[in-house]
Amino acid sequence: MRRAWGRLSPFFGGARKQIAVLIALAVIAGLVEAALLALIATIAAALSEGADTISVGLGPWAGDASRPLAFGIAAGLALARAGLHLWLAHLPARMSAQVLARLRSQLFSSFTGSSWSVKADEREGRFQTLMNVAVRESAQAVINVAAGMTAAVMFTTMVVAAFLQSVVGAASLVVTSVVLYIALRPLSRGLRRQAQVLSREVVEFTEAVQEIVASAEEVEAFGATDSYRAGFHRRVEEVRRPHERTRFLAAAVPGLYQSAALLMLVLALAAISVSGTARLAALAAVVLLLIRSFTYAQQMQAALASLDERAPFMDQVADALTLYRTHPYQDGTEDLGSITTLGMDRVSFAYRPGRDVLRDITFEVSRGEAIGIVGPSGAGKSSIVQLLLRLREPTAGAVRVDGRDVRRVRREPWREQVAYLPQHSQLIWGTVRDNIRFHREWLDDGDIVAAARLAHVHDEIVSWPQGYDTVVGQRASAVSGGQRQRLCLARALAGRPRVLILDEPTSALDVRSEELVQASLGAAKPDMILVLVAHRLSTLSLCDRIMVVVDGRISAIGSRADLLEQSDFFRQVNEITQRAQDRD
Ligand SMILES: Nc1ncnc2c1ncn2[C@@H]1O[C@H](COP(=O)(O)OP(=O)(O)OP(=O)(O)O)[C@@H](O)[C@H]1O
Repeated sequence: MRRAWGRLSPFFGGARKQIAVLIALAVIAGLVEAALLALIATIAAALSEGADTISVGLGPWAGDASRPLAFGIAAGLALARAGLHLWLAHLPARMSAQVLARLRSQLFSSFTGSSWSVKADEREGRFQTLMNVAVRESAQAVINVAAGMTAAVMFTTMVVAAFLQSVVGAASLVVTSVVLYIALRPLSRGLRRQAQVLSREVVEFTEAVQEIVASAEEVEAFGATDSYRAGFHRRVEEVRRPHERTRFLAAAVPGLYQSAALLMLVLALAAISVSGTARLAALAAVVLLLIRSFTYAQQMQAALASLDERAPFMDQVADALTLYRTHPYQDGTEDLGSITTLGMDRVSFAYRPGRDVLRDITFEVSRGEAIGIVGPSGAGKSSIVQLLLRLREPTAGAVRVDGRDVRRVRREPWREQVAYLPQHSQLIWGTVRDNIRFHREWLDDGDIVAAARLAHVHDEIVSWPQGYDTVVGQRASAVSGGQRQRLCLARALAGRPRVLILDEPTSALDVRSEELVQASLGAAKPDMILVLVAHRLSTLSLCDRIMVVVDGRISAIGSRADLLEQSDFFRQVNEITQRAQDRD
């Protein structure tokens, strides 16, 4: 419990006052319930003896009352108990909802504020699982904590009340509880172990399902092979077994508690009967109090068991928050004017310490200029793009904007001026307009249409029945691959960027679409810096200079004619392209 509380306490934040109110309410509810139980027992005994006056109160604090008054007090106590229990149910629900909302906000802002290297290393689907499963379980754990605390307070109140009624009976109760706790500990530990296995498996299973959705098209094309199916069924089994054990233990432990507690109650009554000290009314009150206290002990145990089940999810949330917060993206402090030059100054870069994938890269591009980056697979082209986009930071040297180290510049104005079109651009679920605007509320409809015209996709959009209100999705069937790429190009152009970085923008396009995209880029070029990663020479027709990257270094840089003289790699690619064109 203490360990779980240690993990939970950072999430509670402003809930300390609510916890204090909860404990105070539980004490009052416990006293009301104990007084009510003692009164019920006393009324029952008085009725059986035919007495007209009834002793009202708890232990030594008792006075005589007439039958109607005693019934009235009992009814009042019952109503008060009902009200208090409603309040006791409402407080944890409110705390849990607050924790749910707070954790989601904290996770979202720390994730979005963390560096790209942390985000890029996350397995697909992990963040979704954290947000949906782990956060919900953690919020549920708050209810378990509250239920455990309430039950503990009520249990203590019942025990004290039982002591006031009969010392022998209450003493038997305390001994019983300790014995029970020790006897059932191995089962509780087993439950905790299984819960940990289950939570790990659940996260992995959810991530695997996420992957299936993400790669649905490939799976459809390749067919779900036997080993693919077997892998999935194995995962289903891996979740089934711990699920069964956890559910069994979670149900068995409280049930065992109950049976053992009833047995102990019989023994406690035997002890009272042997000591021969109790009056009928006191004996009846002790029995009622003992039964209720065992119920609360069982509730405490159930709350602990549920908390054990959920503790691993809380650990995951806490670990993720720590990871994201300890790796924030670095921001600069300086403002940025309209970008006129961008480049790298002796940049080296490594994903893993000591394993440089870029070495000593130096170049500069000016506004109105387009530079192409070519090189064999794995040479470092995408890594250069990631550094230019400030997704990662150089291990040596600097990315320079207008001569300044880009790290000194604030990210907000930087992002407004630098746009990116990845090789596999994604549409979001929403209208064509939403897709081009892409959460930039300052762009008006005129900007969106202008960008669509520039990307040569406007005419197609207006030919659709819903035009700019056509709904498209991530795997949008409404648009072709070429249209999707041009919609994403419109998205990139809509903010009128000063720098446009494109990772092989035409590789997935047919000749006509390629020509349209080339025309769009040609029209936009005079006002911006264009950086184009290219696998095909046709993409480079726009480029003033081409940079050949081989094994993490710039092996040559210059015009097409220069490179045909200087670069073996470029010559080879050129020859292959020529041969292919001759064949066609
Ligand atoms: N996230 C990463 N973690 C570790 N190493 C990486 C990571 N991404 C890329 N690399 C390595 O860095 C090197 C350069 O990769 P990069 O993706 O920049 O090459 P590329 O020229 O863009 O290749 P391609 O043309 O195949 O896309 C490769 O050796 C690659 O294995």
